[in-house]
Amino acid sequence: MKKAMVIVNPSSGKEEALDHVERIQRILKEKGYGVEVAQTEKELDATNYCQDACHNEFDLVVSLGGDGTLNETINGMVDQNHRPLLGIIPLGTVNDFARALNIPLDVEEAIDVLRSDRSKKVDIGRFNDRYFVNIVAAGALAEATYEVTQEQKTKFGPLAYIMEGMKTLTSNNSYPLRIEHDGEKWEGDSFLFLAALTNSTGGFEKLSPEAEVDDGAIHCYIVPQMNMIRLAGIVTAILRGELKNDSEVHYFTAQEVKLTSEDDLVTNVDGEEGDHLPVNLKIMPSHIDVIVK
Ligand SMILES: Nc1ncnc2c1ncn2[C@@H]1O[C@H](COP(=O)(O)OP(=O)(O)OP(=O)(O)O)[C@@H](O)[C@H]1O
Repeated sequence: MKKAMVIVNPSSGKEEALDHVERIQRILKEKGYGVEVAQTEKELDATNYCQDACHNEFDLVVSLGGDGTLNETINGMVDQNHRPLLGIIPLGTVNDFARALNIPLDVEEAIDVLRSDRSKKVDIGRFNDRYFVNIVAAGALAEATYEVTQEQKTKFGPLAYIMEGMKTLTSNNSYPLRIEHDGEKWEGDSFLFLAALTNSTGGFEKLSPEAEVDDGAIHCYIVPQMNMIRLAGIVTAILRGELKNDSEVHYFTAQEVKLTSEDDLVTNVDGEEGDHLPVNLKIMPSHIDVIVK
């Protein structure tokens, strides 16, 4: 019999996760799975449960929680030889990965997707010795995301990040950056560096519209230091989904990127605080198989 593990974070969303477990179990049983349910209690539980599922050759792992639970689940399978199929039931505020994969944000509809026989192999990014699924950012926008409170997220949803980002964009602080990729080098004062794998960041789907989940590329954007008037142009370009077309923005795709700075600069990885520079990014093409509509 095929084996499925449902990893549930009871605290996600409006603490509704447990209400959905029974229906998920029913659907998976109909699909011929024996189902095990693993409830998280604290940080890294989802990673450990998922690692167990890999070691025990489970066929499917379902993440029922927010982006935090999903990222932890993915981190648990990325390094394993046996990687189960992944089901995503988004219960978070933002749900970037689900958005990028066109998985419904309505919970009942997302659960229905588990009936699907379709799946999509998606890219994962290596980030030093861990992984990312959406974006790595360094610079002002990265700093801004820490300022977003849970209250703002709940009240304004994805808009909270944009509002907070806009505030910081007007302060125009830049950092010296060195970016090496595939034998090329960019060096200079930069306002923001973004490395995106998907088109959805903070629930906003226009920051990196060219990034596809399965194109085998890291889409990079360098916004160099500039004056406030030009900066206003950048904001407009972001809102229009045309950041890459701005004449001052340096855009490239890469398989590997090395980011260093003489300043002490912290990164933002999938919306959470990440390592301080230097960091190495590397694409792992078509690495995880996700159930889709
Ligand atoms: N039983 C639990 N009670 C409280 N916190 C938990 C529990 N289990 C896991 N956690 C914590 O919940 C966090 C993940 O929460 P979640 O999956 O809702 O993601 P999120 O990033 O907070 O979502 P979003 O910000 O999009 O709403 C992890 O940091 C984990 O440590």
